[in-house]
Amino acid sequence: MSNPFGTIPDEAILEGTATDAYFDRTRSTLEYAGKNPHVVAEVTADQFPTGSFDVFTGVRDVATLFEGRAVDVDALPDGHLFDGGPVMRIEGPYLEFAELETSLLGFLSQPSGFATAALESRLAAPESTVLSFGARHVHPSIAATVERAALLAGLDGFSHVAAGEILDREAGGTMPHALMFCFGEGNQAEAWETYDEAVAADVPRIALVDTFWDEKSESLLAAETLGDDLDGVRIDTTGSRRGDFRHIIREVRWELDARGYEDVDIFCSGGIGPDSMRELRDVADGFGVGSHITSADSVDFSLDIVEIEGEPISKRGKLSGVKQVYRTAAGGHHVVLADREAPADATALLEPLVRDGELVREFDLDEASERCLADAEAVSFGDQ
Ligand SMILES: O=P(O)(O)OC[C@H]1C[C@H](OP(=O)(O)OP(=O)(O)O)[C@H](O)[C@@H]1O
Repeated sequence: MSNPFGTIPDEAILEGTATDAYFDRTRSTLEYAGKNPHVVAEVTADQFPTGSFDVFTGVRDVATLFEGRAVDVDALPDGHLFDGGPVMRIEGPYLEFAELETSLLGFLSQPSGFATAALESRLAAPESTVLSFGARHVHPSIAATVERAALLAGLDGFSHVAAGEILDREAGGTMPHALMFCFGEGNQAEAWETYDEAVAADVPRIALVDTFWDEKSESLLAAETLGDDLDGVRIDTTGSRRGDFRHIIREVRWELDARGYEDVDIFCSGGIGPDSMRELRDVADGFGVGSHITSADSVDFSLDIVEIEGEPISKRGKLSGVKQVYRTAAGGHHVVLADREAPADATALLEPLVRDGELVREFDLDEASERCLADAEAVSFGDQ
């Protein structure tokens, strides 16, 4: 079988068959009527600023989608934050892109949700190591999307190997409980020693220490077993056994330090999110975050025609006319008709992405991540 998992092939996305059926019917109707008006359409989540920012990403995939299409596209920079108004603008004959709406919005909505949740995690523990561990919670075909969104938001690493090959980054992680089970209760030391002997030297030695006995006992045994080779311990205590998780982490830290293992880091995972990270960041050294990122709501973008043959138009509840959005020096987000005066001391955010089907923007994940974190600070994202 050429498509054993039944995922939508890239070709279907690019040619526009990865679409909702009503767009096919729209094409049939407009072609029958000989209509193909020149339009300007905008991608928007909220018409007006709401006071709550999200991270914009997925724009690189949309640029690929539009290459070769006789349209012009402007968009916010990858990783920029937004709060109301358009994040993207498409101009050209409507039938040049009608069917692409479904994939266009999908490329933006879910990854922007992932990146926003990852940014919440990043800013909850800005000095800690934070790794994306959630690939297991999503369909394998979008694992790289999750991991890219995590890196965009400034996370320090991710776990998915194939995603790393796509992103040209090394995947990382620790060890699963399955490994401990295979050696069995009472043989934890043998499991950690074998891992230390078997795994490449550049892989951090972080022992999982919550499988059979309590976290303190296994942490001290791991430190005594691996000595200076031990980089850290991972505590992934199941919720039913967690109790006062902060106290457990402090107890483990105390007992490790009391025996001279100050250099052994403590990592926490399992249901970790911004609230628990804020509570633990002064006692733990790092976190693995999974479902907080992968269960993020998609950003509810829609594509709306706002001008047709040069005349403003909108449906009830939406705002007509071609707009520009601005970031002010004070961190404000302003939505203004594009032909009106810009706010004082403000930067226009909708920038050229595609011109007559040609990509006119370069993409660099590290630059996008710096942009994301800088804009998060500019708008005081963490304080919302
Ligand atoms: O999605 P989250 O709740 O944030 O957790 C993500 C972590 C927790 C989970 O532990 P287990 O389910 O115990 O899996 P394993 O035994 O493989 O460590 C696994 O280690 C993931 O990396």
